[in-house]
Amino acid sequence: MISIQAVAHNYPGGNQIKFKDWQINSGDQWLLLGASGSGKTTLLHILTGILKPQHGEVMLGETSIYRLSSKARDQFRGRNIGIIFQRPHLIKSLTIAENLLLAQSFAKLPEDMNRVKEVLASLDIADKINNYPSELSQGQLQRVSIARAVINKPALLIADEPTSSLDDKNTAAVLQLLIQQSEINQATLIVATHDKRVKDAFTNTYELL
Ligand SMILES: Nc1ncnc2c1ncn2[C@@H]1O[C@H](COP(=O)(O)OP(=O)(O)OP(=O)(O)O)[C@@H](O)[C@H]1O
Repeated sequence: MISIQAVAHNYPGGNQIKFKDWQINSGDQWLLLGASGSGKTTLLHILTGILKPQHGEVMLGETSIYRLSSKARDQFRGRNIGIIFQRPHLIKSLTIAENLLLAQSFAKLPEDMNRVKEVLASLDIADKINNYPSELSQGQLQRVSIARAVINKPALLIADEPTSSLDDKNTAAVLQLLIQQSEINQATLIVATHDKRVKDAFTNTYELL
C-alpha cells in the first residue's frame, strides 16, 4: 500500500500546493489527472522521493520515505520505483542491453542478462538487444524506457505524460503496454497526464484541481 497524508508543498515565493490524501492498494492502476500547472510533476517528485514536501507523510509499504537518509532514499527508489519519463533518456553510447544492465547496477542489484532478455521479449523488442538507441524508432525507444522502468521488478511503476505527443492509436497501444507490464511485474501503476483521452482505460482517478 502507498499513501500520502496531509501533504502540502511550497516552492520559494509560490503559493502552497495542497494534495488531498491518497491511498493506493498494491496492484491498483491509477490515473493522476490534472491541468497544466496543477501540480502533477510536483506530486510525482514527492511520491518518488525526489522532493521532500514541507508537510505531511509519504508511505511506500512500510517505509516512510522522507525518514530515510537521502542516500538510502536513492537506493530505495532504484529498487522499488520504476519511472517512465516523457522522453527516454537512454545513454547513447551504450547498447539497449547495456542501458538495462546499468539500471540493475545503479540499484546495487546483480547484473542479470536473462532478466534483460525476458523484459525485452515481453515488450516485443528482443531483436534490438545489441542495437544502440539511435538505431531505434520512437515507438521502440518508448518500449525500451518501459523495459528500463520494470527491469528491477519495482513495486511501483510511474509514467509521466506518456501519451501527450502520441496520436490516438499509439496512445491506446502505450496504455495497454503499461497496464500489461504492471500486471506481468505485479507493480502498482500510476499514469500522470492532462490527456483526457486516456480516462476510460482506468477505473481509479486521482484528480488535481
Ligand atoms: N521549481 C519550482 N519553483 C517554483 N515554482 C515551481 C517550481 N516547479 C513548479 N512550480 C510551480 O508549482 C505549480 C505546479 O507545477 P507542476 O510542474 O507540478 O505542475 P504540472 O501539473 O506538472 O504541470 P505540467 O502539466 O504543465 O507539467 C505551478 O504553478 C508551477 O509554476
